Amino acid sequence: MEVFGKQCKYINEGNVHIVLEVVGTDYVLRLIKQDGQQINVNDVRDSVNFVNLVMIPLLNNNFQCKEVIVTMAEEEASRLSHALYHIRPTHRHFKSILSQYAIRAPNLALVSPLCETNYCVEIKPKEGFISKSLCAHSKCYFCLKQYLKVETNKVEKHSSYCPLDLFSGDKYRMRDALLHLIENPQNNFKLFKNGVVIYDDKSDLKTFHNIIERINIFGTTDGFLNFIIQLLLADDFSSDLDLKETKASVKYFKIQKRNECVDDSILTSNTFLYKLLELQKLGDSVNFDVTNYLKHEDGGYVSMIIENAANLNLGEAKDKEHFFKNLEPVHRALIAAVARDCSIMISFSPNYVENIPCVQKKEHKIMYRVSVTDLEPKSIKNLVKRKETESEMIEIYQRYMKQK
Ligand SMILES: O=P(O)(O)O[C@@H]1[C@@H](OP(=O)(O)O)[C@H](OP(=O)(O)O)[C@H](O)[C@H](OP(=O)(O)O)[C@H]1OP(=O)(O)O
Ligand SMILES: Nc1ncnc2c1ncn2[C@@H]1O[C@H](COP(=O)(O)OP(=O)(O)OP(=O)(O)O)[C@@H](O)[C@H]1O
Repeated sequence: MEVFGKQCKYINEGNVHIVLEVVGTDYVLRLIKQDGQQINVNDVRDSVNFVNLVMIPLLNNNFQCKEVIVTMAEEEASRLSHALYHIRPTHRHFKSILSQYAIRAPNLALVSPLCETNYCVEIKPKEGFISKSLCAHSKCYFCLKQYLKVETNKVEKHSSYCPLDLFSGDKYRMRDALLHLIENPQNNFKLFKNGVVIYDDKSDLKTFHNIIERINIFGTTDGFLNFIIQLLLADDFSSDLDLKETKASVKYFKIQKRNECVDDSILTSNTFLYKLLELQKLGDSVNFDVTNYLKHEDGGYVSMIIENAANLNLGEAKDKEHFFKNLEPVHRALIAAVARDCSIMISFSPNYVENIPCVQKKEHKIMYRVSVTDLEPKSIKNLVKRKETESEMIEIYQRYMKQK
């Protein structure tokens, strides 16, 4: 399949974007599905600016390359939509019309096209705390949503993953969270090799351990988990790191099964996960009536947020604080919604390439890159949907608890 005369390969998609690798380059095209609404170029421009000037700096990922808009002829967008149809998963077919505007973004599944073999772990961690609205149930949004997903056959089996374990900062709980993601990946965990998914919710667990052993740098799954945890707890993704081994006695440590989500994170403020959690929590302490804002459509809120960020360095604590203080409650909630639904991409390679940070594991150097994708702004309607989803899942959960 060719776009702009370049060979492209389907990588994956979500509800809003279809992502194509542009073969032989270090970038992807994020095609925008426009079913139901005409996408206008100013909205795409705002969206790209929001990612580049607000979300990436807030996550201190300043070295992450910026997104740019590209424009296709309408016929090209329509040709592409047809060419992709049979490659795409059927449950995503209900949205197939593509906008002529697309986003060119770095290919985050690769450390570098110069590496012979590139791997990438994708984690969609979801909300790492119990929001006020759910406190009464002592359950987090992800864990409660599992009841809704099972009831509506969106997933076959309840996941034992709890985002609060991943965001706990406690290495044993983080290990447990990752193991549960690997056991039942749903749409929250994937492993790529050279841009192709080699482990996801359709795979057999045994293949995962075999893949890790074959990669031949981690030894066992345990070594691999240590590597991921260390990166999630790092504060700076531009330097070399030494992989600290965890004692063998904690191998496959399992926390006792409990019915409540444990919200007692010990993350320190310099870690990447802390910064993500801080953004997710932005919307929780604010009180406003979402329906008031719905009347004005989305009212150019994205450009207002971008204006608020002008002349600030959002990677600096003081500027960040100033920025947060001046945001309207609804804008805080919208930034939080993006942070709650983004994906962390951890790419790594055993192949040495100069000027790329590495993790030293005994005699091995593992090149790495940590970045975040799916940072495009959400619509105000998503905040309304969240409230509706909460009511639905609580009802199903309460029914389930009564029957128990
Ligand atoms: O909030 P949720 O849990 O319903 O998250 C939606 C995701 O569901 P899931 O992660 O499977 O629970 C949902 O993921 P899937 O399409 O189910 O893979 C989307 O990410 C959706 O975002 P958008 O509205 O399309 O921009 C997400 O919606 P918003 O976060 O934008 O509300
Ligand atoms: N820059 C990138 N480089 C490589 N792969 C990517 C990149 N961005 C996204 N992907 C892959 O494509 C998938 C879909 O992208 P993304 O999550 O951004 O879509 P979306 O439609 O915005 O998602 P959602 O359903 O959460 O709204 C991701 O899960 C990831 O596997």
